[in-house]
Amino acid sequence: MGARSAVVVTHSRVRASGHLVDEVERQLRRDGFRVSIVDNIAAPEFGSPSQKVADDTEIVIVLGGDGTILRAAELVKGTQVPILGVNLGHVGFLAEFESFQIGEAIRRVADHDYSIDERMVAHVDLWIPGADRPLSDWALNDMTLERYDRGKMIEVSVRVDDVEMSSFGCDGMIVATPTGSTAYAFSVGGPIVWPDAQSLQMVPIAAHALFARSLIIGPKSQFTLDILSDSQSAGWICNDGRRQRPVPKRSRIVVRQSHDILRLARLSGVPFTRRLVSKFDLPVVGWREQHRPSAAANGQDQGEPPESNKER
Ligand SMILES: NC(=O)c1ccc[n+]([C@@H]2O[C@H](COP(=O)([O-])OP(=O)(O)OC[C@H]3O[C@@H](n4cnc5c(N)ncnc54)[C@H](O)[C@@H]3O)[C@@H](O)[C@H]2O)c1
Ligand SMILES: Nc1ncnc2c1ncn2[C@@H]1O[C@H](COP(=O)(O)OP(=O)(O)OP(=O)(O)O)[C@@H](O)[C@H]1O
Repeated sequence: MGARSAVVVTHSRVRASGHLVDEVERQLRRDGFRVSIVDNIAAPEFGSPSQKVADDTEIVIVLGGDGTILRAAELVKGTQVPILGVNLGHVGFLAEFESFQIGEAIRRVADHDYSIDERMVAHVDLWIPGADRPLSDWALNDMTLERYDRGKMIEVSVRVDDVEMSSFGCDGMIVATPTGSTAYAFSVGGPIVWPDAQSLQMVPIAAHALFARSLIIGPKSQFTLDILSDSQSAGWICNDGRRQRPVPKRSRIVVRQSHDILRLARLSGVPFTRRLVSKFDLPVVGWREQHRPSAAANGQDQGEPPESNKER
């Protein structure tokens, strides 16, 4: 049997900051892996294919934050290869392990001791006026359409499955996958969607309208966004904060569920709910609860949750 193969994705700052990448490489080689290290991934052009890992790659190990995981996703998009994230960034919401757990992470990879969390990916078609076919791209987190001219609004109409629902001026629109619901869509007030929900949500950014609610559609539906011909501004499209380009007026963007799936390796069995509480540091004990005299007497104002909240 040939050597197993792993790709380590990091960025030059992490690589330059110490021995961690060398140590991971050494451990993987000791465990019989061929290792390649990718540390500087330029964003592909919107609609262009990205560089991919070799077919025989067993796993991609990411040493970085969410941004590095989104870059690594480009290398595995359309393949079966899973990504394992070890957080060396700030939030690292998509990462499975923190940096101090790296030894365990590598051991579990070597033992093939992990499960796979399948994440839905969005397919994005951009139709530019006059073009006979769309520019096709994708998103693990989100597609954002924002105004090109910072001083003007972009005017957009929204359709779901070809039925026009609304049109308004705004700073932009986000269409997010469940994975992306904790990123930009969260910042503009969108709901958090659990990763196993097969849905897409659209969240307007600063809409100047009385009806501009978030919309959540199912896996067989699609959003269509048209930039109106009399929009004050043209647009700028950006997928996962990476693959981007200007979008002229009268363009159409269609977002639906992709046939591809992105696989995140899971080792710890920590459920999404727990990750959400810890990464977002959610105040599980309500503010009023913390200020009740009985809570203070029980030490709950020192950050100790009441019994009923401990196993949420
Ligand atoms: N105002 C905002 O919140 C805002 C603005 C632009 C882009 N973004 C997000 O940034 C993403 C790109 O990430 P980046 O790290 O390359 O950019 P970045 O370095 O600008 O960081 C954006 C922040 O979003 C966090 N993030 C990214 N994906 C996440 C996810 N799925 N769940 C929870 N947090 C997540 C990152 O950890 C980081 O703290 C885009 O897909 C978009 O969702 C957010
Ligand atoms: N492979 C890469 N190639 C080039 N630049 C990268 C790469 N990975 C990350 N960067 C850049 O390095 C910076 C930090 O990366 P990353 O987003 O992974 O970590 P972070 O921002 O510290 O963590 P988080 O995204 O979890 O908050 C960002 O400016 C990002 O654009």
